[in-house]
Amino acid sequence: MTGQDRLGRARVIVVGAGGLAAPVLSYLAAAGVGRLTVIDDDAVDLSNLQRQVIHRTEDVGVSKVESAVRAVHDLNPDIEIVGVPERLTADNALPLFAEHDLVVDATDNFATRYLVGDACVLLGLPLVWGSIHRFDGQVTVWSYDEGPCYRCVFPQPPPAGAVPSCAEAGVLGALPGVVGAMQATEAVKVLLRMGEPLAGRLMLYDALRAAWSSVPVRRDPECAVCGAHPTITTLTESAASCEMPAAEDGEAVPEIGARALAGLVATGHPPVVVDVRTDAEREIARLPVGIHVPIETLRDGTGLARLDAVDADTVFYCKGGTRSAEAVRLVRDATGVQARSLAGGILAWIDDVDPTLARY
Ligand SMILES: Nc1ncnc2c1ncn2[C@@H]1O[C@H](COP(=O)(O)OP(=O)(O)OP(=O)(O)O)[C@@H](O)[C@H]1O
Repeated sequence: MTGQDRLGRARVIVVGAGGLAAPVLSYLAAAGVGRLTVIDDDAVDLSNLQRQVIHRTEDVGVSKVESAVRAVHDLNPDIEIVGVPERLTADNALPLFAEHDLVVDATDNFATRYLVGDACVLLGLPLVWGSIHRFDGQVTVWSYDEGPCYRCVFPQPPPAGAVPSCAEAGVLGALPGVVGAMQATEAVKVLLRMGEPLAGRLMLYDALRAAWSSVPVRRDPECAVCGAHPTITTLTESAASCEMPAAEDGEAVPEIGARALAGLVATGHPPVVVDVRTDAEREIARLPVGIHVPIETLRDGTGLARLDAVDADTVFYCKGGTRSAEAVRLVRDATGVQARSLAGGILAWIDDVDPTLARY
């Protein structure tokens, strides 16, 4: 009863209402956590249902927060569920978090992760954190007791475009279920001060090998936010530190617009067009012309042999334009030929040229 009372008085904010949030919200609601707040600015997309199992087919198009609030309320009408249909930013994070005992990060991008991590340090709140990518998951509790904060271990975000999103790289649908359930478990342990919460240990889950492992993570005395001489003392400074530089050597490359490329294709003598995306992405949608040379094979050099015909007219494309710009730079560095990147990637082609292709 003591523990149940404690849960009933607890206030938890979950950032994001997607794949990780689905089990987190469900289990915390079922456990009787007295007040749950969920913040997200997105709407449910059909492609989300593969892993964001708190939402239903009839919720497609509806705000994720509205759908999540409904699901939580259906599960446990005795708790308070507050939906905030907004994006978490440097302006609203502190006042929102301050009303809670614990924060759960269930988001999918680095800018938000640093914002959430820094806000928790500034407010002295524990942060239950999870992340997923393809077949791998990570989970830990930051800024709890004497454990490290997110920035102690990951001082800077990776360069923009260096890490593909779940939509680009894919993610096994049940994986956020595993990692999110672990986050919910840690949240309950922290709220009840029970057992040994995952502070100071980063758990790694490899779904393909069905293996869990953990690495110790330590506090950095020089940490920019929780160290002895912090250089980040406000969320404005936090956000500024996350204006992520483009990927290494990320200067602009020559581009061609989707309509201009479509004009060249229509002449019947198009330039060499190179798709640098994954096989899975090509199965969803592809341009009507061109060859396939995945970006990984350009990074490791094995794909360069397939680019004999590359010249200044050649056009590389990917989903949104980041990987294709990297491809142009890689090919230029390896061969001296300066090709072009399709501005806005296949998404721009779908918008401007062929809306019948599937978006993803
Ligand atoms: N700053 C933020 N404020 C509020 N919600 C955020 C913020 N950053 C990310 N999110 C939300 O976190 C959730 C993360 O969910 P998830 O990773 O399952 O995928 P998704 O973004 O819906 O996926 P997809 O890339 O396939 O569209 C999303 O609903 C997203 O809108």
